[in-house]
Amino acid sequence: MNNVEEIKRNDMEGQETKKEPFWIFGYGSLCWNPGFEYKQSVTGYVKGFSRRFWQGNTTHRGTEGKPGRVATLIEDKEGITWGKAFLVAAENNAALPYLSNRECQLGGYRIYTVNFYPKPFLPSSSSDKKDALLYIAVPENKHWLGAAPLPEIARQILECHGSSGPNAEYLLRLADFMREEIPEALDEHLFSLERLVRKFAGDMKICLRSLMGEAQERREEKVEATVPSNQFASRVPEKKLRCVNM
Ligand SMILES: N[C@@H](CCC(=O)N[C@@H](CS)C(=O)NCC(=O)O)C(=O)O
Repeated sequence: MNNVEEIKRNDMEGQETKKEPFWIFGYGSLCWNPGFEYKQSVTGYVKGFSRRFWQGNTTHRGTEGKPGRVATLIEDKEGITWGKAFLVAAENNAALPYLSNRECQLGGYRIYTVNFYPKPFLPSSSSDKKDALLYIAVPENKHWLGAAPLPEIARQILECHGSSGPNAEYLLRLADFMREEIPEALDEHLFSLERLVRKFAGDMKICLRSLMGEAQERREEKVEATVPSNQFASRVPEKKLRCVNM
């Protein structure tokens, strides 16, 4: 793959005992659930890639018999993928082993270095590119599912569930993250899938709120009273909860 460089296993030791703070770029569940400690985070993008729900998953969001679909990046010369980068302290020796298990062992992803472009806060602010680590699932990995008609992918996402929860939660929380934190970013693939999952859930009278399961309830307790929008049943605060078939 151009403009990224894979970090081979024997170089990982060097990565895991880094002496400098380092950036990790997320474009899927890492955006809303990094799972490791970090010093700061900033939204931004990587160039030369597009996000696709073409990676199968039999652990977090699916099972061996019913694999779910999670996000990966495919090479796309004109592509830009927005997400969030996390600055990890040099003395943090836990983040990379944690991600190696979550992403590589459990998910079939590999680790690469890439240029990350922070979203400029002010026109004048320096948005110089930064080196970042990121995890990409390439077509050669054993969980790869590849392209499929969007309605087929949406139905698969709506029907699958794994140890981390419903596959639909993964999609809806990523769409939520993009809308709330990077409203200017376009991602036709992501938002088309979201629209289809919501439509099929309505057609099948599936309550997305209950589909989110306990994990979502815990998250809602932390949501401020002034939830920006009750657009999603999954975001209706507990006390006003009603199941909305959308
Ligand atoms: N590497 C991508 C995708 C990572 C990802 O979504 N990995 C999945 C599958 S291995 C995961 O960790 N899922 C945890 C969850 O679904 O909550 C990212 O930077 O966010």
